[in-house]
Amino acid sequence: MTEHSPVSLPAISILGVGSMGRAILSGLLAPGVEVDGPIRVTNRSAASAAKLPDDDRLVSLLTESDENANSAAVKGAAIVLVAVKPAMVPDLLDEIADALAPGTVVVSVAAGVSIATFEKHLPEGVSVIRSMPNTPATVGRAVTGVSAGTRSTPEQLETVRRLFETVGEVLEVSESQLDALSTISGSGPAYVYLLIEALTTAAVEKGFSADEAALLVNGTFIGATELLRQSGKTPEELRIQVTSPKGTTERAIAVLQDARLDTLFTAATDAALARARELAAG
Ligand SMILES: NC(=O)C1=CN([C@@H]2O[C@H](COP(=O)(O)OP(=O)(O)OC[C@H]3O[C@@H](n4cnc5c(N)ncnc54)[C@H](OP(=O)(O)O)[C@@H]3O)[C@@H](O)[C@H]2O)C=CC1
Ligand SMILES: O=C(O)[C@@H]1CCC=N1
Repeated sequence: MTEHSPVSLPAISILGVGSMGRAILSGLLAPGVEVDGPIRVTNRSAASAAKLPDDDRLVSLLTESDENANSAAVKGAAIVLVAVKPAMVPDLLDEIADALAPGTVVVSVAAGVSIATFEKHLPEGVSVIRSMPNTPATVGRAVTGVSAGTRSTPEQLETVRRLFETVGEVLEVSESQLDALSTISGSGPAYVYLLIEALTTAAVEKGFSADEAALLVNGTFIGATELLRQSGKTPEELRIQVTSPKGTTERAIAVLQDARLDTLFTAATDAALARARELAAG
């Protein structure tokens, strides 16, 4: 979603407002979004909490100064977003389980942690929905995968879809596809930045200053993706548009194709998938 259409959401708490928690929070605080009651958020340290926006709709609690902060934060929440590191999830769920009212929806963004793990640590009356957003959520340009849990209702899934639509687009998938989706769109921004870094290195090697290289390369990526968005053409059509027969681009593309960029991305996403399975195993 590029423009925020009016949306209203029930009471929400976010446990862990690091990069991903804060990115989703930015959608909840965006114009046109109404969340019932204050948004309670928790962090471990004051250092992370200091990065939160100064907004009187927020109530921020710290676990390092109050061991009951997470339980206090989830009281009265209809949706509890869990955005701590995957390894911390089981302890966190045990900590909050008794404080969750029946009917609460716990939404996970944790990579690799299964819905079954969440459901095992939570009371019967609490539903779980698993998601995989990405960091462009910070600017309202996320792509988020969501998967229903065994106890969640279609209405709860719809509410969680609206939540993630405050930060971008949403694709509903079965949980069996969510780790694969994570290797594409969850990790995807990192692949894009790595390509940008590599092209920037090539620019500096060709004599441009760091500032000039950043202007050339960042501008090219932003311009090319904006053209993709606005033109309605496929990436292949747009690539062919640049690649004049017997021209200079043709030579560069041949080098990249000889290096089997497609195979490299298959191997990279396979490696990410294997890691998601390790995280799932705990
Ligand atoms: N980064 C990404 O691109 C994506 C991340 N994810 C998932 O999002 C989750 C968070 O990742 P990310 O935001 O990158 O990590 P961060 O480390 O940036 O954020 C985690 C946050 O959790 C806080 N925290 C740690 N322990 C507790 C606790 N017991 N109670 C409350 N808060 C706590 C930390 O506080 P403090 O800093 O004070 O210790 C920190 O602010 C992970 O599960 C990851 O798999 C999903 C999609 C994309
Ligand atoms: O690297 C990670 O584990 C998380 C999940 C997808 C993006 N970041």
